[in-house]
Amino acid sequence: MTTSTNGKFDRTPLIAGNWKMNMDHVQGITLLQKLAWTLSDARHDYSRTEVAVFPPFTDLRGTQTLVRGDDLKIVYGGQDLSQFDSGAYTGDISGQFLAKLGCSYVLVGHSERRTIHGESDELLNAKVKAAYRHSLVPVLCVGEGLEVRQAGNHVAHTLEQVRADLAGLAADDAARLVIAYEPVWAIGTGEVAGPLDAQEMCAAIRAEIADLYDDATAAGVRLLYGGSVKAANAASILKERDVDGLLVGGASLDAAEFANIVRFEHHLVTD
Ligand SMILES: O=C(CO)COP(=O)(O)O
Repeated sequence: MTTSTNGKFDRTPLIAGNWKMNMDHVQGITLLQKLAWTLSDARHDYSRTEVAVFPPFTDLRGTQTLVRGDDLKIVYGGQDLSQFDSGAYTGDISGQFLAKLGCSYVLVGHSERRTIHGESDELLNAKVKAAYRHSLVPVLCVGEGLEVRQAGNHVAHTLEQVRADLAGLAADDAARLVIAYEPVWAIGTGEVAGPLDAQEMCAAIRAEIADLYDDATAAGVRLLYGGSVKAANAASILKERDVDGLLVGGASLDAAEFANIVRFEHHLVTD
């Protein structure tokens, strides 16, 4: 388990930016440079809050070069990976290639992959395992659509995804996992789940991990919230006990806004 020096946090908070299909490799470098400068000006302490970006595949080589060249503390990952390691899989990207480009993380099962690309839990389970084969930490995305939420089945639905996507995963791998709760109805809609919604789900996921494995494993897993996060709502969500970080879409494309989210601690009201 990672430990944090932050007051409420037992785990080092992770603020992650998912650029989705935005930013070509030239724009991506400019954005990353701006983010690094802004955080450096603000003397951001990366050991207190980890910062990750998920650029498109075509930006990853440039990202690696910049991170290495400037010795940046920002870490990065791919937005998806193949369940296979190599072979005749046109258009797919192996976890091995991501690892070679210095990726630490990989998104698995983002709702846009589940819906637009029809990715099943069986496939996502294979992708989670592929990530670990290449020493990448999966950021497994789970969450319900609007109809499921309105029917009140959101917790059962999301836990079902967690169980299916983690089936057969060893406890020491599970302990390093990151799970992002991203209610589909809150993604890109401006509709943000309330802090208590985020806490309810993150607590349920942690309890499920404890059931599947044990308390120590559950205590190590970092749980993020994603869906219309902005600097203005970040701190209130992160105040919740089981929320260990944020997965940010649109707002991560603006270096100043994203840096403000990363610096959420400065907006935390200490009580
Ligand atoms: O899908 C998301 C991050 O993976 C959330 O996107 P938005 O922050 O744009 O709502």
